[in-house]
Amino acid sequence: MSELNMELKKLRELELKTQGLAARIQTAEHCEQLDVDLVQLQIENKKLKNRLFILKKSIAEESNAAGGAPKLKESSSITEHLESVFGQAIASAFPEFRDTPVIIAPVNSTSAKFGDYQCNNAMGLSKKLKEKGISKAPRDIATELKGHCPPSPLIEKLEIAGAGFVNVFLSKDYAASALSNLLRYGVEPPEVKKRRVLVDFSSPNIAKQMHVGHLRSTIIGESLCRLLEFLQHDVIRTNHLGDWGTQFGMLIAHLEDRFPNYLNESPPISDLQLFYKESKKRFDEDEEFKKRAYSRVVSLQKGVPNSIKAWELICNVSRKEFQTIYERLDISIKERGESFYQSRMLSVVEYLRGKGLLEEDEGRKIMWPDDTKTGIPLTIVKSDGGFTYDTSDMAAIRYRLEEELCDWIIYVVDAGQSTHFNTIFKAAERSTILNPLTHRVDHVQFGVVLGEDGKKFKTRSGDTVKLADLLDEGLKRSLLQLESRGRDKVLTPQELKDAQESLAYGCIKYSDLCHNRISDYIFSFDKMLEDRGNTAVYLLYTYTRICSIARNCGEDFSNLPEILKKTNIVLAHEKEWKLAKTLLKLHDILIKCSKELFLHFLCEFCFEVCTVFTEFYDSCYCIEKNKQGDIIAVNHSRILLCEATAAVLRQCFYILGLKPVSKM
Ligand SMILES: NC(=[NH2+])NCCC[C@H](N)C(=O)O
Repeated sequence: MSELNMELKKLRELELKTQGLAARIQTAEHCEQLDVDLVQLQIENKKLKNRLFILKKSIAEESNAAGGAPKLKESSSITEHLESVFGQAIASAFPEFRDTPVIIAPVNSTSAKFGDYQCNNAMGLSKKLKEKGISKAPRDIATELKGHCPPSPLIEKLEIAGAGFVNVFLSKDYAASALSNLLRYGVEPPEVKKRRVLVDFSSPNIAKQMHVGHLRSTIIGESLCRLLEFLQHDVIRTNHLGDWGTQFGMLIAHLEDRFPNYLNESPPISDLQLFYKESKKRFDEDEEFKKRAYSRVVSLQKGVPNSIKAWELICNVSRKEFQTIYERLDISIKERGESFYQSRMLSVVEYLRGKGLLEEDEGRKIMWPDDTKTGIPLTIVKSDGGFTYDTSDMAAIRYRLEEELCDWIIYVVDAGQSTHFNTIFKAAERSTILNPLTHRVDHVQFGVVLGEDGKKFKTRSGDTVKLADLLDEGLKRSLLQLESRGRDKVLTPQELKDAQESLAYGCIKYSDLCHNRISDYIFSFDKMLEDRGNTAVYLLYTYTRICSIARNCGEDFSNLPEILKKTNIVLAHEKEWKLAKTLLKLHDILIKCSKELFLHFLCEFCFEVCTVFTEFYDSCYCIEKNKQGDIIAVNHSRILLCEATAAVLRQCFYILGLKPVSKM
């Protein structure tokens, strides 16, 4: 118990520190020159908040362990909580089936009489009993399960229905207190087992166009990182840049000819793709040049300083282009390109050779993914002794699992590469680099981007679309959208610019994330800028509207903990109750997204929150006005519900990369 006291003391100190920081941030927000300090403070504050959260949890766990009924964790999701309740019920009513997976499903019926969630295990248990010669009707089993459920603060009542369902009615007291906590402490993540996860995303290639496929990888990858970080995983964001390979021989040779002074003066290459084309042409037509290009590949791999310098100069041209895209879209990622693995490619080849896994094949060294030797083998060493994309991915997976000590790797790469990744995963397992019992690897694949004509996404003249141009087009279109609603007349120039960027980048990201990523998707500015339906525009508008309710109610709602001392959240009206239950699904959704690595579930959830909120707002007054338009009554509990909705949406928007603005 003394340990608990110490923790409590630490907790109080942290809480004070956090409050102090929050106050400093508030005052700092008014002075621009404090920008750097402010960012530093915000980072500190975030760290402290996380620490606080972890401490609070361990204290809660300790007090549970110290005695009393097994408390179900505040921050676990409703589904997981019910799984543990019914898991305990199954274990005590039918001990021989204690390992049966618990089946909990949300009830989608609009009729309140079916409750909110359902346990569907009785039918399966009845079958299992029958196999053992015991005949028991599912309804009777359901009744027994009901009798064995431990008491839970989440459950108002349980009812048996139909063939043998146990319907769960959530408790309003629980919901009201969960929402108060949400307002008091902010949206907290659900409990999950922490992992060290590397997300390999974006990964464009030097001297080649960063295309819409890379854009998809960038958008999906960034959001997955944000989701996993919110769930408190240790996330490593990695840009597996295509910065190595034989094409650099001809690029270096061409650089030497075009800019002989390159060692002293940075070459003004404005169009690297053109430069690439020129060098390729010479490579194909000029034997002398070709020879020199090959020799430059060798000197680059050996690390000859001049070649390294030339290679760096070329990489920097692309790097700058990529960086402007990342900045515009708010992407943070750390570069660890293919070149990083040069020495590790040498050693992985030795490693595979040592295990007897390499085979000769017409001068190449190949490796089969498994002992059946079917499918497509990896080419580990080419006949000229060079390495391939396969070699670098084998070296990279080994580095990530053995040196970076990740236990989860996610590759966000187009569906066209699924054979490649399946083969890499199998080969890594065969060579005991990967242990499927402790490591998880996922290829998060996605379909291609199509134009509005349903064909491959191209410009009108048939060229590939440059990403910078695409983002510019988005800015133009969203400005038109705002102007068409007369917003340019109401907003200040800065507000208009913020709204324009939020809309443009928000809709490009959201229209990508809101579809099942595996299918191809049609890129259409007209569709994504619609203000109805499941679009970023609709969500951002609704959010702005929700925020303005508290702002315009004539009272100060900025200090929520203070207000919560005087106001209880009331969930009496059917629509209040529906909104509360919708908001409390957040943890379930986040867990589902992270298990299956699909973000469209989160988009659908945001859309549901917005539509359910609108239903609530249409039938429950938050502010009452008289005929003259003066406020005569403010319903505090309902304003708190508005604020809780805004908080939930804000968290989801952050994960989805949407930047809400206060006016739009
Ligand atoms: N580890 C990896 N192979 N990551 C993905 C790399 C994607 C590759 N640079 C491409 O553009 O297709």
